[in-house]
Amino acid sequence: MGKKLRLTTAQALVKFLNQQYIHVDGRETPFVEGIFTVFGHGNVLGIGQALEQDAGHLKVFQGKNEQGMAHAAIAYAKEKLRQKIFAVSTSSGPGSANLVTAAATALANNLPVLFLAADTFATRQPDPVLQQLEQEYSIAVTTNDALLPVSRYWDRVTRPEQLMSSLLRGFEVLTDPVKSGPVTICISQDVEGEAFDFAESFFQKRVHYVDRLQPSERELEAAERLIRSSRKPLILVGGGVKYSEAREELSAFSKEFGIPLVETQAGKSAVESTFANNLGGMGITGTLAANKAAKMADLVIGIGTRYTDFATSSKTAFDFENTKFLNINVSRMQAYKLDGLQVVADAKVALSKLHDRLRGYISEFGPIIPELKTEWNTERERLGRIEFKRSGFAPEIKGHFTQETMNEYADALGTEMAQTTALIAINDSIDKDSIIVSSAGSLPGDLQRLWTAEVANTYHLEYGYSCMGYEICGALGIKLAHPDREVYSIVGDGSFLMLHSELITAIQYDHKINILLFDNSGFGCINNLQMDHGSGSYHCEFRTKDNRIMNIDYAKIAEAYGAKVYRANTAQELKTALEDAKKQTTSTLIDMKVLPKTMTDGYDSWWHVGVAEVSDKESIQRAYQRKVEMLKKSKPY
Ligand SMILES: Cc1ncc(C[n+]2csc(CCOP(=O)(O)OP(=O)(O)O)c2C)c(N)n1
Ligand SMILES: O=C1C[C@@H](O)[C@H](O)[C@@H](O)C1=O
Ligand SMILES: [Mg+2]
Repeated sequence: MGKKLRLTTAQALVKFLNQQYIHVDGRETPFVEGIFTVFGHGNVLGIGQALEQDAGHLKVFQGKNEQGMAHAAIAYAKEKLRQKIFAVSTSSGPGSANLVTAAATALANNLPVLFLAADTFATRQPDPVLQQLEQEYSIAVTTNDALLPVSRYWDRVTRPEQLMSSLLRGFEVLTDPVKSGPVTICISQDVEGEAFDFAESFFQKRVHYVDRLQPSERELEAAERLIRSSRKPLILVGGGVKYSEAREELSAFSKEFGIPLVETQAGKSAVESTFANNLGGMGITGTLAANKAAKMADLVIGIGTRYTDFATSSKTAFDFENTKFLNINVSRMQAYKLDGLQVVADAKVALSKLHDRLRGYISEFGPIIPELKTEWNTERERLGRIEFKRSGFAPEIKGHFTQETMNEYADALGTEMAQTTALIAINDSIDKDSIIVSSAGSLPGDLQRLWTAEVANTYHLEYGYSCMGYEICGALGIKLAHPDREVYSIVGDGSFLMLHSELITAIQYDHKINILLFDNSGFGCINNLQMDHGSGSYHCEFRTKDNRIMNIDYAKIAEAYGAKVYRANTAQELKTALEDAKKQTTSTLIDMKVLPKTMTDGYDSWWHVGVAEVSDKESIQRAYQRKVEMLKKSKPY
């Protein structure tokens, strides 16, 4: 049966990772770029030994927190359009438990990442080994079972030879645009070091071909008919457009047929914001332009989108009585959404084939598109010039805080800067090809509305899971994918506190990231949510026991790690800091104190959240009634 190579399981694993290639549009490239590790007793002597002996082309990085390094890996794969990945190696027990949040983040976003989670002993000899859980109902259960529901593919390797079938199954999933997501392979810690005579053929170069999924003639005919019968079609641009690299086809299609584009968080910057037909983000965190266009549309062409509640304003964004849906998606499951006509195909191919068939068609949106765009640009300009006043100030989020409380914040944080003003100043100052990243809090909403991405693929939002802590760790992954570009992490104080571990990794390995920290001393957006729904301000502001607003010197924290830091509490200070930060070779952090309630509010949108049906507060009862009324107007499924 051919030549054998005597290797440990971990050595075989590393050798295999070095031989995986992906083939897309005639380009063939190595698929696994490297591996992040936090070593513990579960992996240091197995995978650690194998990497030390011969890592091959794999770049090895020491992470600081398993979730953090996994976020970096996920962000890397997203930037590489799922055509290159990092693996992540953890120890058993708490090390792998720390992966659960990151695995869910990858799963929600359909992003490939290989998790190599060490497991308890296959022999069970040192039972229980340190960090092993003991369940009375089963000795077979380990912490790694918690990764099963958050993995696209999950396996447990308890004998060396199982590695072969496990990896082949795993790489099929990692390289499939439809199934793409986290692949978790748990390897018993004793098995990592056990030797086996592996067939040499297993380590031959293996190419994973990703062919573009073609639409059928039937699908194209039906789609053509539907578009031709529509007067005002609208294209909802999802993340699938980016992965399909369909920017040119989409712009040409939109331009020729006069069809406006609106974007999801994942789809934003697939086509640059300055494109004449691009009306920007749609839905709960969308622009007025996009949300108005959505109401006018009689056909929504969803391309590479999952139609989440944010993109659809909890199924109230469209005129569901009269609007039809046409869904172009590689995933049949996604193409079924909202009872749409399904074109189960790659976006780039489907758009170019439909383009040929639709010649002569023109939508009736015509001058409405520039009108909506101009109206929104005027609003955006206003939001960029918000000035705080000590009396009579009406912030964007109205009716929550009194002027007295706003003044208290201004004094406690030593600032008068509004969040929208700061964000637009940043947008105006940084290089156009820089990449920004964010994921949770009030900033994603502001960004989806206000950020002008003049260069395609420069907007990186993790909003499938909206996981606090992704912002900074993700920035490292983006920098690894684009070492020649500036990367800016746009992050709230709450998210910074949740997780910023890989800032240290970025500093350690000289991969410069820039952190733009918006400190409003609290979980601002959740405070808005509770107060919008009739509750008081309850445990969302960062106040001490004696009710003082906390003012934390975040710059000092980052400085201690070795970052170059700035404090900026006016738009001018911010611009000066940004200019200086560009000149630095090390990572930077700009600590901005911003006033609460100065983020953007909703624009013709509604979010369905759980509200107490009975309560002792009239304001909550009113909020519940509002919800009941809104639900009457929403599509029920
Ligand atoms: C890991 C995680 N835990 C909890 C949440 C729920 N959550 C969403 S936003 C938020 C507060 C964010 O605060 P901050 O980062 O300061 O942003 P702000 O809203 O103040 O701009 C919380 C707790 C989440 N998205 N992710
Ligand atoms: O609950 C949430 C509210 C959203 O506004 C926020 O961006 C998100 O992070 C979240 O979890
Ligand atoms: Mg905050």
